[in-house]
Amino acid sequence: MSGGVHLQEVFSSVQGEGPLVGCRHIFIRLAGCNLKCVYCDTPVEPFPPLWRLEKNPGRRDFITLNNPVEAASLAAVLSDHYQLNLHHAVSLTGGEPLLHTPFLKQLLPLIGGTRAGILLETNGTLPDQLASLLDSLDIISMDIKLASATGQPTPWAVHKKFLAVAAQKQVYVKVVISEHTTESEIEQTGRLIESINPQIELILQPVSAGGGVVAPAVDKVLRLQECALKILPGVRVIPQTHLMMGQL
Ligand SMILES: C[S@@+](CC[C@H](N)C(=O)[O-])C[C@H]1O[C@@H](n2cnc3c(N)ncnc32)[C@H](O)[C@@H]1O
Ligand SMILES: Nc1nc2[nH]cc(C(=O)O)c2c(=O)[nH]1
Ligand code: SF4
Ligand SMILES: [Mg+2]
Repeated sequence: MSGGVHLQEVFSSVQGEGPLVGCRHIFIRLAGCNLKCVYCDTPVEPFPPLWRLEKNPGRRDFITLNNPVEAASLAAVLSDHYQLNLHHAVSLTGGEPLLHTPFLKQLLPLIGGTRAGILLETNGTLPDQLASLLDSLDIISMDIKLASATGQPTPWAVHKKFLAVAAQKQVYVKVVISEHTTESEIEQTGRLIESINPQIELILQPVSAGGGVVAPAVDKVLRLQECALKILPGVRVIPQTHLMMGQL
């Protein structure tokens, strides 16, 4: 038994990031993270006493519930409140969901009925935890964390190990880029992906400004995309689209 987990929130919305934008997802946002990206739009304490559930999608009619939550009760909350069969996937996000693999191993077999299964949104730094959960996952959205954007050194070796494991499943890579991101960082990202499987798609996600972080200029974004396209066949620029619609 994992003894339950601390959540931040659960809601149903359209996927706002990456190649699945627009597809309907249920988001389970777990608390706690092993990184501190300066641009993070969801920083939170690791053990919040309460979490919120949006009862009716888009209505902001939150109910507040106590942490920690057991796997069986979270699975029941999902099936009681949402029509799982109308959703593309259940997204595990955070924080860093792979900090909670014992809990997720209990939870994921209890969640069924979506069209494509379980999507993991991860910072790509915990390869052993990913390996232990791989059988329960369907799609992996892996970030590569560039120092120019996060303010922390890029963990290249760990990212490479992580992507080698993730490549056993459907996977794409997202990279948040800022005004400081360099062509050499993007080239190194392209080479890393190429070394595992050049068919893996790379998404450049311009940072959404806030908290002093500045979005990259348009010409810079296009130059960085060209740089990646010299190495990989599939490179898209997709900003966070849910923000444009005021969606969660
Ligand atoms: C909040 S994180 C949670 C999952 C995991 N910890 C990670 O970083 O991938 C979800 C996604 O939001 C992205 N993100 C967070 N803040 C952002 C911002 N200000 N602009 C653009 N993307 C952002 C992250 O890079 C990540 O791809
Ligand atoms: N609509 C919407 N799409 C998302 N895709 C990834 C998100 C995340 O925070 O992980 C996210 C989010 O917070 N909202
Ligand atoms: S890894 Fe994800 S949740 Fe953690 S600080 Fe960075 S963006 Fe935020
Ligand atoms: Mg988000």
